[in-house]
Amino acid sequence: MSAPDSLPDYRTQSPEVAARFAKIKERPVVMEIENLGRQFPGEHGPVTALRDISLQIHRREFVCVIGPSGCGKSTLIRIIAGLDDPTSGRMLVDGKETSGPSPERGMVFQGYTLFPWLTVKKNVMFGLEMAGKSVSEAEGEARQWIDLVGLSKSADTFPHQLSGGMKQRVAIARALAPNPRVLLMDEPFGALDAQTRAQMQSHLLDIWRNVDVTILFITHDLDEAIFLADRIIVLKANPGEIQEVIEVNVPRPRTLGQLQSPEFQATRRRLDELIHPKLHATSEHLPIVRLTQVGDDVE
Ligand SMILES: Nc1ncnc2c1ncn2[C@@H]1O[C@H](COP(=O)(O)OP(=O)(O)OP(=O)(O)O)[C@@H](O)[C@H]1O
Repeated sequence: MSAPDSLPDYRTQSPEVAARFAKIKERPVVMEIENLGRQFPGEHGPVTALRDISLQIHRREFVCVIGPSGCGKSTLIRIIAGLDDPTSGRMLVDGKETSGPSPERGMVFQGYTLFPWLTVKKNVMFGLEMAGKSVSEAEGEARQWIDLVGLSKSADTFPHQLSGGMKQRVAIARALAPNPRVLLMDEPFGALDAQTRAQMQSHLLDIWRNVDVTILFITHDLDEAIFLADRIIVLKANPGEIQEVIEVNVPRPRTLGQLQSPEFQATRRRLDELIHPKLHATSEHLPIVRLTQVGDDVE
């Protein structure tokens, strides 16, 4: 690994990466967010969870949103999913203003949200049948999605028989089955152990390569954001605003070996500066609440 001082500027792009971004920008805009704001009533007056968020996401782009706790990540994805309304601004998908949830926006949450009484196959078929497809049509399509996420052998098992990673693969298959334009993912791997999480990240990139879908992915994890994203939207808190948009200069296809590359480390350092600027200062000022007896010290 390079010494931190020898890291390149996180904005420097190789010709290959620059060409990739030029291509992305030529693609149509799938999702557009215009001056979005959300206020909540608070004890001491209104809380501005989001202020003036504007963003354009191109077809098949992979965008991660990251930021400190309370910066409005969940509020943003809930509004985009149509589960909450903004207090100002608007959102368009394929140029049309959205209101409320719609099959064009699929969602995967951190908690396991599969129907426990349905098999893997029936879980994936659910949205297709709701959309009016016949059972045989839904079954045929569900099989393809189950194959895509590598669960062909588990199609007839129930969620409780699956590991956490497998459940999230089913959740991804279920969200993708109705062919959404945008896949919204709210910390989908947050409850997984580190090894499964790394496997799922690679797996998600494989799926994304093979499906015409645009992904908006929320995470707390800096490495996860760099590993997955084309662009990272960094939010700040109080009020929740866009602090910086980073075009990730790590080439694709991404591999775990790149985690130590100078480009990866340079982006990581920048994210750290943006997200944890006062970490040390804050910890120095934490109040000390002693719950052990005097003299019972561990050091
Ligand atoms: N229903 C609500 N009523 C009042 N305030 C809310 C509500 N939902 C969110 N907020 C406030 O809006 C701000 C943003 O919250 P939000 O949960 O979107 O942040 P977040 O970035 O997802 O946080 P975390 O990373 O901790 O989950 C916070 O100050 C929060 O207290």
